[in-house]
Amino acid sequence: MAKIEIENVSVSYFLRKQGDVSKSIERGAVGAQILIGQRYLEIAALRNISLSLKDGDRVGLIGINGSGKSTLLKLCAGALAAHAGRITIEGRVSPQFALGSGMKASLTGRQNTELKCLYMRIPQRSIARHVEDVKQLSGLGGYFELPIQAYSAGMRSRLVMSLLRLVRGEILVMDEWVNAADPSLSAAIGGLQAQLIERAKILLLASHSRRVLEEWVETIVWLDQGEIRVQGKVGDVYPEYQEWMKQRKTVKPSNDAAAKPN
Ligand SMILES: Nc1ncnc2c1ncn2[C@@H]1O[C@H](COP(=O)(O)OP(=O)(O)OP(=O)(O)O)[C@@H](O)[C@H]1O
Repeated sequence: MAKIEIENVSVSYFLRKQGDVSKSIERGAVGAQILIGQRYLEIAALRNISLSLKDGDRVGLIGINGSGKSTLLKLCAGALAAHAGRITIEGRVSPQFALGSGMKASLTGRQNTELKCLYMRIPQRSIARHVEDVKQLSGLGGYFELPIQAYSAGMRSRLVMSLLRLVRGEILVMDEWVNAADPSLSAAIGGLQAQLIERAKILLLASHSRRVLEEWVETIVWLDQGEIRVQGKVGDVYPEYQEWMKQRKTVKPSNDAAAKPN
């Protein structure tokens, strides 16, 4: 039995104030509210969120840039603490969004994968097998034994995507759909993602893609400036979201930006 119970949770990021920002900070089209304190700026990324997920729930997160989707995923993965409210998680969480984080440029693909195994608490006796799996899926061949600072951008993303092999758990927390540039890898990764989703007891998936959401989730939570704006069935909420997006004013370039260079 898996569950996530979020009760009146708020999360803020604090930044040290530099100079007199009180006049220069204006409300933009994206992002959470910025509150100006005496010494710190507070970005109110999640405000008073309550959400209850149980076995069998397949939930999508939508919202414009900076609306709080990743923050909510991190919270559910235990990577962030709530500043207010309460969160209870029962079951093992697999945070797929964090796969590429913490990689060390001076270590080889193999060493980085071994570290990931330890971080993901894979039992010592099965690490060698998992590392071989990742190597095979990545198609990196000899490059797997070189420091990743020698990788091209595409090679790096191959390694990161192949780390999906290590993901397991009852609660699957995913950010944007992984899309490999190489179609053969894309197919393999897509297949793996589908398997993981089918096995998961709870899925929480942030995506901007209607196709992905319609395929994998049943309900949607629409976040706006860190608050839940609407929650309901994909077929009801997504069209409302699209209509809202259309109604929002398009950001016009300022005269300066539109001016031709001399
Ligand atoms: N490490 C951080 N430090 C300070 N502010 C942060 C940090 N991470 C996120 N924020 C702020 O928190 C708010 C929510 O960000 P978050 O990344 O959760 O949004 P998102 O909905 O996932 O956005 P996107 O669709 O652009 O990925 C934004 O206003 C962002 O500027």
